[in-house]
Amino acid sequence: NEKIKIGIIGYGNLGRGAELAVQNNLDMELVGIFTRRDPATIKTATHHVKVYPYHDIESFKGKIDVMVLCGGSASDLPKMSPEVVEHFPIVDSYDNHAKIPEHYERVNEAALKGGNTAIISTGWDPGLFSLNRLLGEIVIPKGGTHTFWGEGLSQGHSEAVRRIKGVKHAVQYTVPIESVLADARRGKGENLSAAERHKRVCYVVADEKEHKRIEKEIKTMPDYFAPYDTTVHFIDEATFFNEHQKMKHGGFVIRSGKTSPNHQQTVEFSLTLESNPEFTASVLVAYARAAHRLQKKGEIGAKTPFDVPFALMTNKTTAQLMKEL
Ligand SMILES: NC(=O)C1=CN([C@@H]2O[C@H](COP(=O)(O)OP(=O)(O)OC[C@H]3O[C@@H](n4cnc5c(N)ncnc54)[C@H](OP(=O)(O)O)[C@@H]3O)[C@@H](O)[C@H]2O)C=CC1
Ligand SMILES: N[C@@H](C[C@H]1CC(C(=O)O)=NO1)C(=O)O
Repeated sequence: NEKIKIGIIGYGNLGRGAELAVQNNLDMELVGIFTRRDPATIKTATHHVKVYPYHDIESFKGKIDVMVLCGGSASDLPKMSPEVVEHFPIVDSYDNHAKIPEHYERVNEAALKGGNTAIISTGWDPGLFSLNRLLGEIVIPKGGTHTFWGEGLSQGHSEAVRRIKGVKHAVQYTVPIESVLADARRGKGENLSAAERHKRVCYVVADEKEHKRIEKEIKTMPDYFAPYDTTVHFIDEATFFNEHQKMKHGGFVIRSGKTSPNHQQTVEFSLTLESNPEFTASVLVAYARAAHRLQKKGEIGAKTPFDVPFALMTNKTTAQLMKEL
């Protein structure tokens, strides 16, 4: 069978992860990487793939089946996803939960106009954690749900900080509050918000004269930081490159409740990630397979992970899956 032809748009942590993820899927081939920077300055993780300017994407119509969008959610994807889906099926990892409904609308409008399929907000949260929160509610209708992330590096929050004027380098670590975590394990505190469950800690490289403004912009940033207890540390470039290059992360979703007065039932899904971007990219690429199939079935418009059965994300046949039930 012909391989699924993939394009990657945006070459940061996630884009590099997607380049590796395509290699792990033998039914796919990477046709090209597209960047808004000068392609000659981009050092790719693998050697044979070519890098093109973002504005050349239309010349690849018919040569690429799905575009995997790896831009930042804070400011790239709101513009890029609708722009690209007019010409190609896409998957993205849009993760500003507060604004997913409006992202869905703008992508859906452009996808219908272009006659293409889009699967938005894939990844792990939003994404696999969303699916497991829903599964928990379905199978334990009377209960409580708890989501915890980290301690680890959030790419969405780190990228949002990097976009602040004057920030040269930045990372953001998400830290679960131990006492709340302990309570959750005992089924307490299900109505707490994410901001009541986590603290956020940023490490930023910037000129001293910019520190006060940058700290304020981080702490007041809507959706990403404003509701949270946030700490900002300013460090020098050497410390940044020596101590903040790992992108570990993880977390878990717990659903717990009673099916009868004497029986407490608990569902738990957890992730332990050595590389947040490589794992997230692996999820995006699996959804790219589904987007390609949905496109071929003429199921155009915007979808979320809730709309996509796992059977569409695997290259196993129904007969194979039947044997593995
Ligand atoms: N749903 C989920 O579970 C998850 C979602 N995500 C999402 O992935 C998004 C991307 O994260 P991440 O890849 O870490 O972000 P990066 O900051 O590494 O990259 C974002 C974009 O910035 C540009 N860029 C990258 N490096 C540089 C540079 N050195 N100089 C200038 N521009 C650069 C690239 O575009 P270009 O090549 O065009 O210049 C790239 O696409 C996050 O915003 C987050 O929302 C991440 C993890 C999980
Ligand atoms: N979208 C997150 C994936 C998880 C991690 C996270 C957080 O630490 O706040 N929220 O969701 C990311 O960009 O890494």
